Amino acid sequence: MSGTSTGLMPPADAVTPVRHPEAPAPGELLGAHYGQCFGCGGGQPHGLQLEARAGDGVSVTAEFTVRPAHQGAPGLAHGGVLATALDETLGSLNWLLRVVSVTGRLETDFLLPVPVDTVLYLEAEVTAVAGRKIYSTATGRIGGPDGPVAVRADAVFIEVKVDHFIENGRPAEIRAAMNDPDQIRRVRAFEVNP
Ligand SMILES: CCCCCCCCCCCC(=O)SCCNC(=O)CCNC(=O)[C@H](O)C(C)(C)COP(=O)(O)OP(=O)(O)OC[C@H]1O[C@@H](n2cnc3c(N)ncnc32)[C@H](O)[C@@H]1OP(=O)(O)O
Repeated sequence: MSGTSTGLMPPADAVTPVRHPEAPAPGELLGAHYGQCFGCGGGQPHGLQLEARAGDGVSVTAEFTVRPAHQGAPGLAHGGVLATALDETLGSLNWLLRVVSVTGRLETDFLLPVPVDTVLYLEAEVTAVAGRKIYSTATGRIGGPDGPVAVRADAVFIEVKVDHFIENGRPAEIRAAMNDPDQIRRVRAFEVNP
C-alpha cells in the first residue's frame, strides 16, 4: 500500500487477510448489499449500480460505466463519483472477509480524466488486518481491464456490528430493511462470521 497518510499505514502487529472459507467463489457476482445503496443498489436510478465480483484471495473486481448523470465538468466524470466507485468496490471486500465494515479513511488519487460513457474497470484487495481495522487498496482503469490507471485509492475500513446501522440509520429505512427478507438474508450472511 502506498497511502501517504499515517492512518493508512498498517501497524506492526497487522496480519495478512484471510479469505473466509464461505466467501463467494472467484468470478461470482456479489450482488447489492442494500437495494437503495447509491453505490450498488438497483433501486437508485442515478446511482452507480456497480456490480462487484469475487476475485482470488481477498480481492474483488467491478465495472462501472460513467453516465451523463455522473458529470462534473462537461462530458467528464465528477471526482466524487469516481471516489464513490472506489469506496463501493473497497466496501464489497466485506463479502470476502465476511465481516461488516464501514469506511473510516479513503485517500484518492485522480490520475486521468474519465469521460462519460467510459467503463471504469475496478479492482480492490485487502492488504492487512489489525483488530477491527481493515487496510485495502483499489485501482480504476480505463480502456480495458489492463488499461492505464485513471483513479486509485487506499483505505482503512473499520469493522462494526450490524447494530451500527440499526442505531444510526433513519428509522423508516431501518424498518423497511427489517421487513425485507432479502435484506435479512444478506445481513445474516455476515452475522454467522465466527
Ligand atoms: C446492512 C448492510 C451491511 C453492509 C454495509 C457495507 C457498507 C459499505 C458501503 C461502502 C462504504 C461506505 O461508504 S461506509 C459509509 C461511510 N462511513 C461511515 O459512515 C463511518 C462513520 N464513522 C463511524 O461510524 C465511526 O467513526 C467508526 C465506526 C468508523 C469508528 O468508530 P468506533 O466504532 O467508535 O471505533 P473507534 O474506537 O473510534 O476506532 C476503532 C479503531 O479504528 C481506528 N479508526 C477509527 N476511525 C479511523 C479513521 N478514520 N482512520 C484510521 N483509523 C481509524 C481507531 O484508531 C481505532 O484503532 P485502534 O485503537 O483499535 O488501533
